[in-house]
Amino acid sequence: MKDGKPCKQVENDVIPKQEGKAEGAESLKGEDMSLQVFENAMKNCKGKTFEIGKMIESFHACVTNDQEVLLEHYLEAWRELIKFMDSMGTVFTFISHETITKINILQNYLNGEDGRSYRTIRSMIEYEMENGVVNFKELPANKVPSGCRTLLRIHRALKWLEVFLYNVGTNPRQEETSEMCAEAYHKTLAHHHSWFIRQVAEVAFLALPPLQEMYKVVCVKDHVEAKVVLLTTVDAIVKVYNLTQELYTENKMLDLP
Ligand SMILES: CCCCCCCC/C=C\CCCCCCCC(=O)N[C@@H](COP(=O)(O)O)[C@H](O)/C=C/CCCCCCCCCCCCC
Repeated sequence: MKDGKPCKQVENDVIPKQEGKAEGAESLKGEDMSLQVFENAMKNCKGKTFEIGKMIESFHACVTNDQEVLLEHYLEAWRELIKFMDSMGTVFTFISHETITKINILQNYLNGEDGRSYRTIRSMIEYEMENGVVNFKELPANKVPSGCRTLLRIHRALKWLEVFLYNVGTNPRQEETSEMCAEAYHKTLAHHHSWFIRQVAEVAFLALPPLQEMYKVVCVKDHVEAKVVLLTTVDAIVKVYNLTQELYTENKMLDLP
């Protein structure tokens, strides 16, 4: 969403660029229509447990004019996602619990006495580097992980989400959601998970609701509307993901153990 308008294309390294542009652009039938579809979906989603509009807003609010990423809004967006997972039944409890644990660690840093240093991802990195608390080496079991290490875990998960939503939004073959979810997982997050965690994830994917249910969750009625809403969501995520990725790359923090 740019200046309150939904987006038709995204920039990404995993998502095929040409496919994203052509598909999103061709089938929206003009900006007015996509704006209307988007606004209807946002209106229909109001008051639901998971409001995709709130999540998009939070991802937008994350990015300041000078391209810094605000941790407070980043965590807010994740809390909205947790609502979605919690509404999906006990199979997802483990994943939801893992996400809450990570979010709480970061929130505690933000609320703590050094909270001002955790205002943006850049300031968090600077602060933890200066104070030697980044966890470049394996973490002792009894220590709370650093903000940098913790955020890296959910940052990697954000790439999964981006690819998954893109697959759902642009999938012309109407495959199973579990298949699309697994495909996104194998391309992204799975590289960072142990064999055991990968098995747990595979089981959870099988419990994902079918495509039509997913459409209801994001308050759209068909594939054309889903494309508008989901590509707008992907666009918001990509911006935050890329800024974070740059910071982690610059500071050689992409492999924190
Ligand atoms: C139509 C809108 C739909 C939106 C649906 C998406 C909602 C869910 C969004 C994200 C969920 C993923 C969050 C996973 C966080 C994983 C963090 C992580 O990787 N932790 C591992 C490493 O941590 P440390 O041990 O190093 O501290 C940890 O080992 C993993 C724990 C288990 C997590 C397994 C995650 C696998 C799942 C990815 C797909 C989730 C599918 C959920 C779909 C609702």
